[in-house]
Amino acid sequence: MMNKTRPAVPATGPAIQAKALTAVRGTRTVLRGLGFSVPPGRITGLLGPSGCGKSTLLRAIVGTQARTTGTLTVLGRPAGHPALRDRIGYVTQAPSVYDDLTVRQNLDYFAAVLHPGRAHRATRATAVDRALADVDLSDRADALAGNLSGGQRSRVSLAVALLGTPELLVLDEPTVGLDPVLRRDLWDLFHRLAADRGTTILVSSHVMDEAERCHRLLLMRDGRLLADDTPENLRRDHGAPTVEAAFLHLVDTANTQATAAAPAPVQEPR
Ligand SMILES: Nc1ncnc2c1ncn2[C@@H]1O[C@H](COP(=O)(O)OP(=O)(O)OP(=O)(O)O)[C@@H](O)[C@H]1O
Repeated sequence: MMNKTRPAVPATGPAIQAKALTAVRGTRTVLRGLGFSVPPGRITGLLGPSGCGKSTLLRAIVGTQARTTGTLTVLGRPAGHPALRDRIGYVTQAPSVYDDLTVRQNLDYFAAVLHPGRAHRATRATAVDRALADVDLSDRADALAGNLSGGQRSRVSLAVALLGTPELLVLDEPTVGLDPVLRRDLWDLFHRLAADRGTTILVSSHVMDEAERCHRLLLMRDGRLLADDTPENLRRDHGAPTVEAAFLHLVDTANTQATAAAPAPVQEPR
C-alpha cells in the first residue's frame, strides 16, 4: 500500500495549461501554437509519431526548452519557475544513472541532493526504500547500475524521479525497450501513483496501445495537436475500435483538409 499524500494542486484547476505555445529549435518551428490543459491527479498520454515534438513539449513543461513563446502554466506557476523544481519529477529518454554506483548508492546520492544534511538522514532512507519498492527493484538494490538491463536502468531513473514525491511526473517514453510484462507493471505503477498519491502524470509514447491506458490523451502530429480528449470520446467520435484507428482517421482528415486548402496548381500555357 502506498503512502497517501494529498495532492497539492486544487482538484479544480488544471495541472498544466498551454495557450498559443510555440517552440523553435534551430531553424525549425517544432511546436506550433498549442493550446491544451492537463487535469490534476490523472494520467495524460502524449502520443504521436517520432519527431512530432513530444520531447520538445515535455522539455517546455519542465522549463528546459529555450525559445518558447505563448503561455505555459505548470502547477499554477509559469513553466521553469524555480519554485517548481522540487514539485516536478522528470525522466528523460536516456536513463540518467551512474554506472559505477549500485542502485541504492545512486538513489542515496540523489536523495542527498534533495534532502541534504544529517538531520534528514531518516527521511532519505525512507524515501530511497520507498522508491526502490515503487519500481520493484528492492532485490537489486546492491547491484551495480552498469550491470543492469536497459529496462532496469530506466526503472532506476524513474525511482530517482519519485524520490521527492513529485506532484507532477513527466515521463519521456518510459516504456521503450521494455518487455510486455515490465510495460504492464510500469503502467500499473502509474495508475497507483495517480490513484493513491494524486500524482499528475504526463507520459509520452509512440506506441498507440499505451494510449488506451491513459485517462486523457493529447495526440500530436507535426508540432500541432490533432486531439485533446479521452480515449473513449476519441473512439466514439471517430467510430473507431481503437485509439490508433481514431488517430489514423484524424490524420487522414487533416491531410484531406490540407489538400483542399492548398492553392490549385497554375496551368502553364502550352
Ligand atoms: N537541437 C535541435 N535542433 C534542431 N532541431 C531539433 C533539435 N532537437 C530536435 N529537433 C527537431 O525537432 C523536432 C521534434 O523533436 P522531438 O525530439 O521533440 O520529437 P519527438 O516527438 O519527441 O520524437 P521521438 O519520439 O523520436 O523522441 C524533430 O523534427 C527534430 O528533428
